[in-house]
Amino acid sequence: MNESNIHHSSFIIENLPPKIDSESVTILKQLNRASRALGQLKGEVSKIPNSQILLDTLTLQEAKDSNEIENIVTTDDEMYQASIDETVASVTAKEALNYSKAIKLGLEIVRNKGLLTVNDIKRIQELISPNHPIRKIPGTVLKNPKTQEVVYTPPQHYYEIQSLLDNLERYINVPDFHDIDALIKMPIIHFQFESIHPFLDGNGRTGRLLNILYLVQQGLLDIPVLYLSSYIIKNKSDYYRLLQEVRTKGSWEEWIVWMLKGVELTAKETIVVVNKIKLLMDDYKKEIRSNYSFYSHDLINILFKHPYSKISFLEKELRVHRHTATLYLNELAKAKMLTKVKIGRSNYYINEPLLKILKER
Ligand SMILES: Nc1ncnc2c1ncn2[C@@H]1O[C@H](COP(=O)(O)OP(=O)(O)OP(=O)(O)O)[C@@H](O)[C@H]1O
Repeated sequence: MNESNIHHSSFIIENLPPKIDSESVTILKQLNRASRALGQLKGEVSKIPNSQILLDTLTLQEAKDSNEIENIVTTDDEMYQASIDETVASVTAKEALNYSKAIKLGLEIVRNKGLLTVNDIKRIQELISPNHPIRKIPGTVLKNPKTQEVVYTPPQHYYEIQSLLDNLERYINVPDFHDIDALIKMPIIHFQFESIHPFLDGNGRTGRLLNILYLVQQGLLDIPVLYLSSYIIKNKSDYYRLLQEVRTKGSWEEWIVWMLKGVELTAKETIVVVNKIKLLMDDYKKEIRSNYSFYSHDLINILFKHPYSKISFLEKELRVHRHTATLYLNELAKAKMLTKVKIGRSNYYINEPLLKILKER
């Protein structure tokens, strides 16, 4: 072990709040931009009737990107197909689905309780990486993914991990504990969570999920539809470098500004996606309403909730007979609004333009 390893390993992680100037001019400038973009995203999402339908499509994208950071790679087609039919899911698509289920569980918790406790985080992580509970046995180290050099040794003892998590829980849930803007707290929470690295596995993914859930908990978003992980994956080496440099160089400001920049950029990108989906929905609505007597809001929702639809969705949600559901979908396929494909024994009806928007971003 060389000298720098000894230095990094001996780093002792402190309780929050950090003793730093978290409201420097540079931070506040970037905060302003991030807040504005996020506020606009929240507004755009709220304009979509039944914006809840965006939850599946958009959270699956976040799931895909967050997993990709850990080299769990899946394709959009595979993932959306698996989202409506788990039996056809590959291992990696299943991981994306698990992550998406974790987002939904987190959303339910935050909406119902308004809190994110350590127990909640455990439940969320259990969905992301089952059977990898809080570390009880010492030995975990973080390595540079390229060189495999040990860069950081997180706290090793269970009681230490618990105590740091308790402190983090307070930091997340008690506003007065550190009276600064929640958007500045988000990167602080993420750094702290990753530095505690409490679980045997899934720390990266759970930590990134906490970011967006925290934004919902703080009322900055109504649904967790920010592709923050896409920014992280595009700038993965900065992400790893900055997490480390907070520790080795005290570069809090750079880390916070970098994450706020991520919020700004991904909020803007997500606005574009949301608006494209909205326009497409309007087109489909007009087209179907003027040409087919079976038009309904519920039908539009089904076609936009998942890019892949199945006959059984219509049967269930529109309460129509299988024959009728098949007729509707075949009519829309004939008009080229949906593409009918047979995979295995099932027929799927793909909303290709929607899939294209989701793939393109
Ligand atoms: N130097 C560092 N300091 C703190 N956290 C770091 C550092 N380097 C990486 N991380 C965090 O650790 C995550 C990877 O951790 P690890 O390789 O142990 O994966 P994991 O615990 O199995 O979880 P997951 O598979 O979800 O990443 C990264 O995504 C990042 O969030």
